[in-house]
Amino acid sequence: MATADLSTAQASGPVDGVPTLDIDPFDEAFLSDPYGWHDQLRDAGPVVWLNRYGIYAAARYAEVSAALNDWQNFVSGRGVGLSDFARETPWRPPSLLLEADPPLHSRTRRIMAGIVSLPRLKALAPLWREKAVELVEELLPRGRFDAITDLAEIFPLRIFPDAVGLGPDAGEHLLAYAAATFNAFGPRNAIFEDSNARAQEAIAWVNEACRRENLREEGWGMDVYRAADAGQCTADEAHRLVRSLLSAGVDTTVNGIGNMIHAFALHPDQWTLLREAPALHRKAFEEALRWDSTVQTFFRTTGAPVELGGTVLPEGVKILLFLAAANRDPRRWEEPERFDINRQTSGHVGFGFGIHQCLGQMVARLEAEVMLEALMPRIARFRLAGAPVRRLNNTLHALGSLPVEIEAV
Ligand code: HEM
Ligand SMILES: C=Cc1ccc(C(=O)O)cc1
Repeated sequence: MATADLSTAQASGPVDGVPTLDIDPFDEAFLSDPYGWHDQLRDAGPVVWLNRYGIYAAARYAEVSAALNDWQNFVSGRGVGLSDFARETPWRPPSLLLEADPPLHSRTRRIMAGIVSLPRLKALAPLWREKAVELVEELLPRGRFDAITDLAEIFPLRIFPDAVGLGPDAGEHLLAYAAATFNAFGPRNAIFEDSNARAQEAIAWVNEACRRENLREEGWGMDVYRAADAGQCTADEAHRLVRSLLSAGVDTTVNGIGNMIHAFALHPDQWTLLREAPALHRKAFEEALRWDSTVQTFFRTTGAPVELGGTVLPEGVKILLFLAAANRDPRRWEEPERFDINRQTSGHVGFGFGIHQCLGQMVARLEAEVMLEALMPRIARFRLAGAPVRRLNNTLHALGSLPVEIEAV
């Protein structure tokens, strides 16, 4: 990003006393093993300056949670990626949820919370349970499969597009679109350029799919347009709100489920523990999200001079919040490196925190719940059957492949 695009405060470097680091959190080495770098970020100080991009960063739980909870001073309306919308044109019309501040955000969040609601989810649960069992029974006879390409990428795509009211061919478009969306929160590096080039067709497809005439009557998407008919938003806002569901609703759960199975393959004792106490399955998913956070980072922009971790940050600067590092901060968690499904995980920031906390967290939890309920009684153990392959992304911790061998029950 040219210096001209940076705020004067940002361009002039950090305020006095802030430790500076040359770590690049968006280079391949970091993205391949972020946990290896987090200690340096946390130990350097509560707030640090990353020279590579001229940004502040926070990786400790106290500062990350404080910033997420302070939407007035750490705003989302100037973008939750590296790009400051007050200075640069967004790559797409901004999200009316993720990239909006109150009062606009309050109105759009109320509309969407009424649609992606617990009663609506409960009504879908029997169908989602059936689809999870169906997929697991398809995979069991193989004895060996890829937990990403055969399971984690398949299950959400069998139930989520349908819930939104899309046609059956949504899958590959949604994955390509989401990859580009999550890469776009980072710098315009090779990872972004590559996925953006491959996503052009998917971007066009998603924009078409969100149009009222392409949505089925009984899906969440049409509920948004019915909110527009009721005067709660405009038709254009409805289109963008449906787009939010497609942007956030697939790649996140694909990798939430994929990372969870990876955690159990690496810790077979925890899978045995879960099978002995199936009621722990909701805690297990939360612990998987804490231990290996699918969404690793998000930015905020300071809306005014604000104190964080003993530093007064000037207005108009970007700060990168390391959610995944906060979720493994030894200042907050006992033995944070330990994957422990009995752990008290409340307060983890895997779904964010505060007014922007994940709108779809109950959707994600239900998907993980029904998948675990289908797996627990039928699989005694997951064994790695080959090296997992990382799928690098500027925001998501994702696997492209996770070959597993299973001991069926
Ligand atoms: C394991 C799965 C998921 C994870 C880890 C996840 C993570 C997150 C995080 C960290 C945020 C906060 C962003 C911020 O503070 O700037 C967020 C917000 C959001 N998520 Fe999720 N998410 C998941 C699944 C979903 C699903 C399934 C949907 C859709 C049904 C969804 C829709 C959204 C939306 C619309 C927002 C913006 C909310 C707002 O700004 O008010 N997410 N998610
Ligand atoms: C957590 C990711 C996320 C991505 C996109 C959107 C959106 O486009 O509203 C929301 C959340």
